[in-house]
Amino acid sequence: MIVFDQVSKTYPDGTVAVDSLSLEAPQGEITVLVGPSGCGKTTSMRMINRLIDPTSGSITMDGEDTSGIDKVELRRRIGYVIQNAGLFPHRTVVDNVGALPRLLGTKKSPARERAMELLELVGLDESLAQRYPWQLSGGQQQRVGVARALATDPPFLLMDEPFSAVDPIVRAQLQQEFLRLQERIGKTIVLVTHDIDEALILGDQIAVLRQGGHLAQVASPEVLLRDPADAFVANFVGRSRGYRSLGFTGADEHTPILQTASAVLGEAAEALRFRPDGWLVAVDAQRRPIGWAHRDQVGAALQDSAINHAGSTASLGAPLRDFLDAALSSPNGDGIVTDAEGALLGVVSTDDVVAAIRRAKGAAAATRAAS
Ligand SMILES: Nc1ncnc2c1ncn2[C@@H]1O[C@H](COP(=O)(O)OP(=O)(O)OP(=O)(O)O)[C@@H](O)[C@H]1O
Repeated sequence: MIVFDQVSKTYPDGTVAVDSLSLEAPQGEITVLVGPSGCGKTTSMRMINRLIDPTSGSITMDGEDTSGIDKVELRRRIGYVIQNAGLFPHRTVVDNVGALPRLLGTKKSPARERAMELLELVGLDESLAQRYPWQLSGGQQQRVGVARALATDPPFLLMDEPFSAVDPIVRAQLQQEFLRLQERIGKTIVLVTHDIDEALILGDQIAVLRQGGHLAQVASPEVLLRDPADAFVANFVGRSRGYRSLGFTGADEHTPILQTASAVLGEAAEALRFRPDGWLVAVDAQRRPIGWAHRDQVGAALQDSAINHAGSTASLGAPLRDFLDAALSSPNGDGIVTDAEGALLGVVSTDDVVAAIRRAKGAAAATRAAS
């Protein structure tokens, strides 16, 4: 765990970058520092590995005051990933990853072996190991940056805007990969971003900072969306807060999943059994839903041309947002629900999704009242 206790930083020109910040980054979790430009995110993070020294207050790591730890030793315990990866341009990928262990005395061959393992861990093919950074895509460079930060197997990881130099599609991929990686490695991570959506995706907890290095709120993504502390946080979190918060709550056991009429693509029309409203769900040979088909659109057999592809599907354990989307995008108000393998389970009605949302809101309000 990393603990900030009333940490402040005033630069020599008098700029107060961080003002009496108290914050805990719990063990094995991702804490995201987010806020508008110049609010002191980077300064806060760099005080952890002492690239910047606090003016007052203390930072402890697992109970040990960082000001008393030798800087080299401190940085061996803290991996550091920066925007644009910050790789050494004249070294190959494998040498970039192995650079720090080599510097700390690891022999060449075990350093290379470990580097190759790390490249695999971050999803890079071994054929890239001998390339130079400029021969990699932005996303690949970023993965090398993460592998390099993990080279000494540090318990802590600092990440400064790690995914902002790549395009939105690659960024989304890297974020998901990174969450899967964190499930395996369980590091204590502090990550800086100016992008609230990235914070909501990655953060176990999110610290929102405002100008002058003041902590405006620290909370889980769900609480931040549902219960912003003030107008600044509400504004920073942005629009559609209510809808986005449904992304963090699953349907409860009282949400009925009803059986529905279905048929495999290609079946002859006379074999088809439609619902009373004239619809059925067309499925493939593995019973994965393709879309809704209406009696009036089906000719001699159930063909793709008769299928309405507008509806999305929700898998059983998905958040309420997926259930609501499935119901709202369906041509008949019933959302298609699948099992974990994607096979058709049944349907959920818009009314039942709305009732589940009401129950979830009621439960959240009760928790709030009790705390
Ligand atoms: N070396 C410095 N000397 C004086 N002021 C500085 C110095 N470094 C940063 N600052 C100021 O401290 C404040 C906080 O800067 P910091 O880089 O921590 O913000 P940030 O939230 O990371 O911003 P961004 O999102 O734009 O990177 C800003 O007002 C900045 O201008």
